[in-house]
Amino acid sequence: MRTPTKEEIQKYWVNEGNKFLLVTLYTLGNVAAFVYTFVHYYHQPAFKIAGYGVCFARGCAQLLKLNCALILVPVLRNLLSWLRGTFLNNYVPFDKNIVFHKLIAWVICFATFGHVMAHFNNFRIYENTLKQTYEETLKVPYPGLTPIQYAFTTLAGWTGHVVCVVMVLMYTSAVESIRRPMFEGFWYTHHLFVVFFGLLVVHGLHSVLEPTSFWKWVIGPCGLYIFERLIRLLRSKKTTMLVQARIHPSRVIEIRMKTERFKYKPGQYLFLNCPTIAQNEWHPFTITSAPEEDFVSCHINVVGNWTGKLSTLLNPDKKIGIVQENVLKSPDGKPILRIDGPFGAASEEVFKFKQVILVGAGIGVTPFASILKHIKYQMARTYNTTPLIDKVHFYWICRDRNSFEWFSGLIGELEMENHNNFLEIHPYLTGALSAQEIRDVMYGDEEKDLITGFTTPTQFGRPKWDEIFADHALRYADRDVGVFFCGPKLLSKSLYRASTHYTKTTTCRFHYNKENF
Ligand SMILES: Cc1cc2nc3c(=O)[nH]c(=O)nc-3n(C[C@H](O)[C@H](O)[C@H](O)COP(=O)(O)OP(=O)(O)OC[C@H]3O[C@@H](n4cnc5c(N)ncnc54)[C@H](O)[C@@H]3O)c2cc1C
Ligand code: HEM
Repeated sequence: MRTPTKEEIQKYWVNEGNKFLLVTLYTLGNVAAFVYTFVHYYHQPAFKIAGYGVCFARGCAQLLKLNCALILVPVLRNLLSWLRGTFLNNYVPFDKNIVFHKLIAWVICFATFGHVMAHFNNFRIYENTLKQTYEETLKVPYPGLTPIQYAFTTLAGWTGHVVCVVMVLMYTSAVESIRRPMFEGFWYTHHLFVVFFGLLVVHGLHSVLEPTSFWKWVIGPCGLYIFERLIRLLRSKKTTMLVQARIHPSRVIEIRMKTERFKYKPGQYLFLNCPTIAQNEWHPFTITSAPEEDFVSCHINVVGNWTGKLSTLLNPDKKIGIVQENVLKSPDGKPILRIDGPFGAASEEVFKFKQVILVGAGIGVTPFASILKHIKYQMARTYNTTPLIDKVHFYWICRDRNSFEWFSGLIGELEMENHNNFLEIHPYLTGALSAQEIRDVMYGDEEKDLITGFTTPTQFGRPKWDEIFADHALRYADRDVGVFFCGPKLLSKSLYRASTHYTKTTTCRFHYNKENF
């Protein structure tokens, strides 16, 4: 195998560099923690009795301490949102927080398995060790227990088993195939993490080998997590007014709200709670208004239980258009809505680039609405000065014609104003048209596209990413282009592949960023 050239490494670094750096540091940290503890116990008296079993059990315990300290960090949303604004954003892939959370969780799972297996082996050895040898070596009284008694009657034994049961519940409910269809079940079961941490704090209290130190590792992250929850609680107390609720076609509700002290950046998201529907359920939605506007808006696709109930609450008569105005309380007297946020997301990074490709599929168009509005306001303000972004290529992919209505007003306006031709719009319709729609398209007014109302014609079918990227690579040779996607996972994979492929094979550097709902 040949060594990669400097240029190849640089190209690889564009999309993988930060992830590579983080995973390397994380792996080295884990290897160091395990090896250090393993070698340490190799030189301890306990090794004379239990041999490598004790080294392995303690090495895995050290991995557990390190990873339990780390696992909360990627879910500290407020901390991460704040860190995004610092220099660390150049080195840490903050958008991969949940992937990292899962990676740590799986390391915890494997370390637990190793730890438990090693201890069962040790219990068997302790049972067969002579009382005198045990007491002389370890300088503690010989417990004289059978492996089963070690496993279930000692503090470490029973807490360890309960932790394993808790983990089985947490892990099985967290796998994608269960989490997606049963999100609430996952959410409540996941909060068993409190029991998980609580039991691990007491797990090693009676250890004969060394005083327990688990609490020292997790006290910091747990403190930060409690602080995070307090911030969420305080924020949820703020009064929020529903200024307007508008029902769009294709089951989308646009809500405009006003709340106290709410500063956000384009591309960020918030959590919404409706106490009438569920007191403790918070759902994430991207902010679709721009910071310059005097309201905060979200576009909500009605897909399931909570969004369905919200739709019924706001629109009992199933009308289209404006259905609510200036509402503070639900009919049951509870606040109509509560907001927590804002939180940082991948789309925030758009303003790092002068040339950007935005790809919004279905409701995934929401982050770009805020970004495009913000650019519009900025352009109006800095008309003759340096623009925020030189060129935006906006690919808007919808399955049905109605979905274009969500933001057609905004995009149409931007298309008309289009200072310095900064915006290129590429609407794509991937679903089939009805017979009437086909007639409209064939015999309609040629000035404006009949599907979207824009001057740019709608293309039918899926975008041909290879042709599109090859074209952009030529146009932006030697430059950095930000590619931002929000939508389904499958499409994300094609875009990621195109971004890395054309970065590798041309002189243009496509920086890929994605958000999945
Ligand atoms: C960062 C982010 C931004 C989002 N922005 C938008 C947006 O602008 N517009 C929009 O229509 N949708 C958005 N979503 C998706 C939206 O949160 C879900 O569609 C909504 O929570 C569904 O709830 P439900 O009970 O009606 O549906 P369910 O049928 O219960 O859930 C449908 C799917 O939504 C997800 N989901 C459900 N509840 C939650 C929750 N409490 N927290 C996180 N995910 C959940 C799960 O993946 C689930 O499979 C966003 C999601 C995320 C993570
Ligand atoms: C012992 C192991 C684990 C612990 C202690 C743990 C802990 C947590 C905590 C504290 C949260 C944040 C809850 C909140 O404040 O909102 C969280 C969120 C989450 N966890 Fe875990 N977790 C563990 C394992 C896993 C596993 C195995 C998976 C998936 C395979 C997983 C996936 C998730 C996801 C998807 C979220 C939601 C994050 C978000 O949307 O904000 N976790 N976890």
